[in-house]
Amino acid sequence: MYYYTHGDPVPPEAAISVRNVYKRHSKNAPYVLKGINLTVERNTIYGLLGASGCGKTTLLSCLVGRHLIDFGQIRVFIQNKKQLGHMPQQVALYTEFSIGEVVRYFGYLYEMTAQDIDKTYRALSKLLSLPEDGKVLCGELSGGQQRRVSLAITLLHNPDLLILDEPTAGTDPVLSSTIWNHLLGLTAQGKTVIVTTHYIEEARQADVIGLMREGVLLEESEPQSLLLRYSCSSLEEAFLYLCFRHSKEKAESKKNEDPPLTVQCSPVLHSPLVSNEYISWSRFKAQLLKQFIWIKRNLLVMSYVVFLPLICMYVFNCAVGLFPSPLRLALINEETNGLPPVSCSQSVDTGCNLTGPMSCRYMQKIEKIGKVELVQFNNMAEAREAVGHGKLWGTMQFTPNFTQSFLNRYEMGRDTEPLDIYHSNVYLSLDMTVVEYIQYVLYDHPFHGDPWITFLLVYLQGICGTMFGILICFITKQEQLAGFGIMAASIPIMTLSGLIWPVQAQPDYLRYFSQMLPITCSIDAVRGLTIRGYPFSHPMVYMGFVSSICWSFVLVLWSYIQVKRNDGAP
Ligand SMILES: Nc1ncnc2c1ncn2[C@@H]1O[C@H](COP(=O)(O)OP(=O)(O)OP(=O)(O)O)[C@@H](O)[C@H]1O
Repeated sequence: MYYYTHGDPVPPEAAISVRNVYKRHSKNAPYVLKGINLTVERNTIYGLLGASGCGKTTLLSCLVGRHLIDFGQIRVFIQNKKQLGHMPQQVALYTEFSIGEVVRYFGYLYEMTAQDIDKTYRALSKLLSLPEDGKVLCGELSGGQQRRVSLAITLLHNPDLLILDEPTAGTDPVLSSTIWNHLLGLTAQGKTVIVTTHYIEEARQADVIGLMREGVLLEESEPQSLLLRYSCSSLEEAFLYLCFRHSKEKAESKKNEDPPLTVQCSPVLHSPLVSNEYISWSRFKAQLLKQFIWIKRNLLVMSYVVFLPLICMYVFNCAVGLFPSPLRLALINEETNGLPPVSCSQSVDTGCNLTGPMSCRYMQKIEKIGKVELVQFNNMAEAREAVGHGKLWGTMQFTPNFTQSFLNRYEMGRDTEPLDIYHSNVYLSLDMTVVEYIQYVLYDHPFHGDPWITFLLVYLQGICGTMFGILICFITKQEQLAGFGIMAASIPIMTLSGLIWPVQAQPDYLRYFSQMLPITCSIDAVRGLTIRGYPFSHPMVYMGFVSSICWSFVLVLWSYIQVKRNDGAP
């Protein structure tokens, strides 16, 4: 067996070749990987060792395509993520899922059948000392058990390349030895394994080890050769020697750790797994299963998500915008031409005939609408008392000379006498305390437009809102901050977009601003569709669609840029 010195061409039998790789996590941060050169041959175990923070996880993330490198070249013999088994350092299990469910989910992602998943898991559960029935919730497992479940999932689909970040962390020596034996067995079957570990001595079983320190690969060699070369009895001793040597060299050279110009000018080659995507029915099925289990385990959150908007809509419609029905008013009709108050039980004339009091005609019209019930009172004092006791909503009063004064007013126009103006008015007063406290049960908002177009528009707005949420998550990165960010952005958007108060009532400078918000045009469009019955071809309606689509597109693009800036692969 021979080893490749830095800069050698990549031999065809290499499973992985890393050349002059530099990587930093943000623009002004120091390089975490500083000119890494590493070669992994096929059907071998490569043990990557190094102190905490030396860059092992970062290097593995670049190999699997989770991070992009700044300079250098990475070649990996597989092209498809289906051939990869990656066990990350941080376990990524859904804590509310049982072991069986989470194994099923990942198995489906890798396009396995339910039968194969169960069969393979049974074998792996024996190997890794996990419960065979898989009914325990992942959240109830210890850290070490969770890591073993994570390892089982990584091995589940029998991948060609295994990249394992500390698979033996938190396991006892017996289990750790079983895992190593299993990995050796896998290489005999043609698999390639890269494994990191903090337990340096267990790496003796690897075919080749790479020793890393401060982003630099100090040495890459067979364990036995390493011990012989430096006359050490243990790998720890050899590692210690190499660390001292590295510190000394560093102090002497005071080397600039930025990549040399030749490296900066060479083309960058990311891992081929970076942009490897595949969509399949099986993956779709896995996502459905995941959502279904999540809903099953989070019924409270789901009822909040589904029912809260319904309750809000119901309460809003009950409380705002309805005609109060039935509206009981106290009626004081003093129009009698000097006689006591009249009742209007006799039939009332119509048209231009004015033989009876006009107030009766007015009252009949109101009663015909059916929403107002008039209760006769002889005088205002009695009526006010009834209103005060909450029996009625308010009072309606006709003055004694209502008809005559109204006719005078009609005739005289602008020259009407003040007294006639006074007598020709209908005096209405409502008990506002009652209005404030009573909610109405029925509501019937008009809906004249096409319900399907309206549904589509609302759906598009839903997508737009989801994109907005995703963007905020990418910007803030922390769950709590994302929640605050979404709330902080939603309140001004909702208040300025005309959802609560019309845009037309805003000052000019705010009106222009509100037109640029993601939901303003769509709200207008929904109103146009529902209240006015506009077709899709009406500018008010199609502009709502244009706005929703453009905003969704902008938000997706923005999220993409943000992800790239966050140093992730797309
Ligand atoms: N996402 C990140 N953003 C910024 N810095 C990071 C990020 N991930 C890692 N680092 C930094 O990069 C350096 C290397 O981290 P890395 O996780 O690769 O080390 P490691 O060798 O795997 O350590 P350990 O063995 O403790 O897991 C550390 O200094 C760490 O702080």
